[in-house]
Amino acid sequence: MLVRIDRLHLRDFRNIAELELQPGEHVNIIHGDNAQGKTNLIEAVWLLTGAKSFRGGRDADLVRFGAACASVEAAFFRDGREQTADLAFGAGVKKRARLNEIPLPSGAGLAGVFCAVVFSPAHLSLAQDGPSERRRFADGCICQLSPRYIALLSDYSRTLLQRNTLLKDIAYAPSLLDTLDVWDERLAELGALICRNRAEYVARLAALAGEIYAGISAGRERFAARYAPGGAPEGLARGEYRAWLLEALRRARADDLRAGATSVGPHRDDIELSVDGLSLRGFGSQGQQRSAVLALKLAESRLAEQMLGERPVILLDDVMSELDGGRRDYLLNHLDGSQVFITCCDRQSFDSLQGGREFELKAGALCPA
Ligand SMILES: Nc1ncnc2c1ncn2[C@@H]1O[C@H](COP(=O)(O)OP(=O)(O)OP(=O)(O)O)[C@@H](O)[C@H]1O
Repeated sequence: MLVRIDRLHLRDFRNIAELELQPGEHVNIIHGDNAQGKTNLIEAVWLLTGAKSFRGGRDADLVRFGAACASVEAAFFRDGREQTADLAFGAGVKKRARLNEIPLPSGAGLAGVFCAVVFSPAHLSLAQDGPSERRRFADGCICQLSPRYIALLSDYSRTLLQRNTLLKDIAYAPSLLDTLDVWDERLAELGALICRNRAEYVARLAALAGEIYAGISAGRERFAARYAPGGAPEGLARGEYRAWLLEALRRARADDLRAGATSVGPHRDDIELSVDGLSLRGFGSQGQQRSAVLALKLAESRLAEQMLGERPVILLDDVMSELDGGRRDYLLNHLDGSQVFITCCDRQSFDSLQGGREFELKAGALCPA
């Protein structure tokens, strides 16, 4: 089933004083010159997923300069019925979030209710930066699918922090060494669960992303993604990985005690991305990196649909630059009927698109049609 926004209303959100948008069911093109508010609009929709802004920063930054409070309200269709979500942010006050007019304890309460996937140039860090970006990506995707995974991640982080504190304390109180085994056991137990969740998710994602990338590159290039769990052999079952991690923690113990930090475990894992067998980070062109991140994002959307039965809204910010004509056409024609919001400066990038609705933004306001 399709998740779609039927009405969006923004007030005092970044450079947008007030905006009311009634998007179409499928492709919605938001165009305009630089710095008119296109990314701001995409960011506002993304916040309805309950996640933090993909631009980083504080909630107070979202409030239009000079205003006291910003709001984002949407009527959307999900679970076969019309629903509403609204958020309000203000400097020095707690974010307010409501679903169907019922207050939620926090914005995160919207996670898994309104689902979307987002691509913005900031997401190129997935291909260009270190492993932490890729781990965060996989964790974010799995969290949208399973709230239990959110709890597992925070349990692991807490355990890791406690083990690291203990490693440092042992330097001053060597008798504490005896207690390290307990933390190793706990870390291996939780680490094995995280590793299994990520490895399974990435295997499914990689299969879909590989197909999408083949389409984007007209079959000329082969994209692969693989979960790389530290130095562990591939394909270990959960119990085997747990035993491997426990052993690895013991082997690394002397080094960890010296460094005061834990050197093995899922907090050090990576997702290896490659095109035609070459590392995307080390050897990929700008266009290949962009195509690969897009393929991962579109695969994320398809996988969410397979696992939740709901097809997320797709948000594509400035996606077309650096893609050649063939790649653009493929992308525009393979959005699978999802509701899509796509921003660009140059309206001509979309000449090959059949149908769809267009909106022009100027200084944070919609131009009359
Ligand atoms: N809190 C805020 N209050 C007022 N204006 C803001 C606020 N935050 C950001 N802006 C302004 O919003 C403007 C538009 O930003 P946005 O990133 O949406 O532009 P854009 O249309 O996507 O541009 P580009 O095509 O260059 O990516 C920027 O000039 C920025 O200074």
